Amino acid sequence: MQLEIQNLEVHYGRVRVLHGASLTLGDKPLAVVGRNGMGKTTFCHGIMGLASVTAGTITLDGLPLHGLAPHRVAAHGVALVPQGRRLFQSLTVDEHLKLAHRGKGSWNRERIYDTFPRLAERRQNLGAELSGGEQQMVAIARALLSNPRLIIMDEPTEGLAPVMVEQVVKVLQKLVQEGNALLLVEQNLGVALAVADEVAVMLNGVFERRVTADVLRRDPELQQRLLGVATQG
Ligand SMILES: Nc1ncnc2c1ncn2[C@@H]1O[C@H](COP(=O)(O)OP(=O)(O)OP(=O)(O)O)[C@@H](O)[C@H]1O
Repeated sequence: MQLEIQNLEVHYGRVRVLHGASLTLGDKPLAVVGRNGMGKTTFCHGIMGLASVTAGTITLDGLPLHGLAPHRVAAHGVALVPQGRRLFQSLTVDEHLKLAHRGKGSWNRERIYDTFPRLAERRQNLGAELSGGEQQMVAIARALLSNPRLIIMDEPTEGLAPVMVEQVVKVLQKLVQEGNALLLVEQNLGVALAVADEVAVMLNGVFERRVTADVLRRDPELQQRLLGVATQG
């Protein structure tokens, strides 16, 4: 899998939010970090066809994705786990998974329940009855069931209790070990460093810097400078 994004621009009305964002991604997991409002969600939406791209190119293994409708981008093998999870309140876990299953590949409900034992226990519970962490597991499972070539996750640990953050991190690490291509948007630098090999820093609608997780992990001063936060310990 090779995703290449060049000089991406996205406007909301007359306001330009992405100012020529460029990024390449192969099979190694990459995290996108940056302070609030820098354009991370807009970047995800631009790739998925959910925000209209006014300039620049996006290709997946050489095939252009820019200008395609979201369902066409999904059909090319890109899955988004959206910020805020977006489950149906009145559908059960099992119903969510049934709806999401498509495409050829090894992800089916059985494999999901093996990977997420908690979801197997909660399979008859409604979306509204799940904890934030369980909802996030369903949102991730739903993306996997489309058997994607690339998964984009927008702040999967946002608003979760620390114990649930740890569980989500374990799931993401497992997905990476199994060879799934992952673009992870994260405000939580500890999570980004625990999952990704490299980190791209978004500042005011462009990628300002790309560093290896190792370099960033060992340099609290750089963390502070790029993000205004430092990981603890
Ligand atoms: N639908 C929209 N219409 C107009 N402006 C928007 C829209 N969505 C986002 N914006 C603006 O675009 C900018 C970038 O927002 P975006 O959500 O992409 O940032 P972000 O880095 O993901 O931030 P956060 O971490 O807070 O979600 C912000 O100034 C935001 O207010």
